[in-house]
Amino acid sequence: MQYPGNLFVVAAPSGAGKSSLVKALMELDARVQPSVSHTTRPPRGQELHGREYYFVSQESFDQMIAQDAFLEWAQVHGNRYGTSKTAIEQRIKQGADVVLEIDYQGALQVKRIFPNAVLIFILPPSWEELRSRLERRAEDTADVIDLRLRNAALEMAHARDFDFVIINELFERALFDLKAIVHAQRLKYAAQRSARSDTFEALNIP
Ligand SMILES: Nc1nc2c(ncn2[C@@H]2O[C@H](COP(=O)(O)OP(=O)(O)O)[C@@H](O)[C@H]2O)c(=O)[nH]1
Ligand SMILES: Nc1ncnc2c1ncn2[C@@H]1O[C@H](COP(=O)(O)OP(=O)(O)O)[C@@H](O)[C@H]1O
Repeated sequence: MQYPGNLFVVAAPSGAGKSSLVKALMELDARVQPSVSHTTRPPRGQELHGREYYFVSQESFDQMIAQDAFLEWAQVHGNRYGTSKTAIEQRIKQGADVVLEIDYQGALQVKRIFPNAVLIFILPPSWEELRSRLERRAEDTADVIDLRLRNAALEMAHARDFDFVIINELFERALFDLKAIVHAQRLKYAAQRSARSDTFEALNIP
C-alpha cells in the first residue's frame, strides 16, 4: 500500500531566504518536491513559466477561481498567487513530500484543510539584513522593495501561528533546522503508521 506523503508549508517576508532554503533542501532530498503556484505577477530575472511559477493573466486566474481549481489563493504585494489542487493532490497521493512556498494567508488556509500540514515560518535576523538581502538580490525595483518591507511587519506578526520558526542568519544553520523539521515529521508519521505494522505485531506491542 502506498502511504500519502507529508505537506510542508514555508512562509517568510520577502527576502528572508525562503526560496534559497527550499531549493537547497530539495537538492539534498529527492523525496521533497515543490508545488508550482500560479501568479498574476510578471516574471523577474531568470524565472521560467512552469518552473518558478505559472505566470497567468488576471482573466485566467479569475477563471481558475470560478472553476474551484485552487486549494488556496491570496493577494500578496499587489498580485494574486494560488496553489492549484492538481499541483499537489496527485503527488501527495503518490507518497511524495510536497513543500509549498506561500504567504501566511495561504498557509493558514492550508492548515484548515490539512491539519497535518507542517507550517514553517522563516525570519530574517534583523530589519537591516532583510533590506540588504532584497537589495543584493537586485531583482525588484526600489518601489517594490519598499512595498515588500512595509508588508513584512504584518507578515511577521503571524509567525507565532506557525508550528516552527527558523531564523535564517547563517544559511547552513537554517538549512540544518529545516532538514531537522522534515526528518522529525517523517519519524512522527512513521510512528503513527507503525502502530499497525508487522514490527509492532512481531514485538507483541498491543
Ligand atoms: N497564498 C499564496 N502565496 C504565494 C503563492 N506563491 C507564492 N506566494 C507568496 O507570494 C509572496 C511573493 O512571492 P514572490 O513574488 O515570488 O516573491 P518572494 O517574496 O521573493 O518569494 C511570497 O510570500 C510567496 O510565498 C501561492 O500559491 N499562494
Ligand atoms: N542566510 C543568508 N545569509 C545571507 N544571504 C542570504 C541568506 N539566505 C538567503 N540569502 C540571500 O538573500 C536573498 C533573498 O533570498 P531569497 O531566497 O530570494 O528570499 P525569499 O524567497 O524569502 O524572498 C538572495 O539573494 C539570497 O541569496
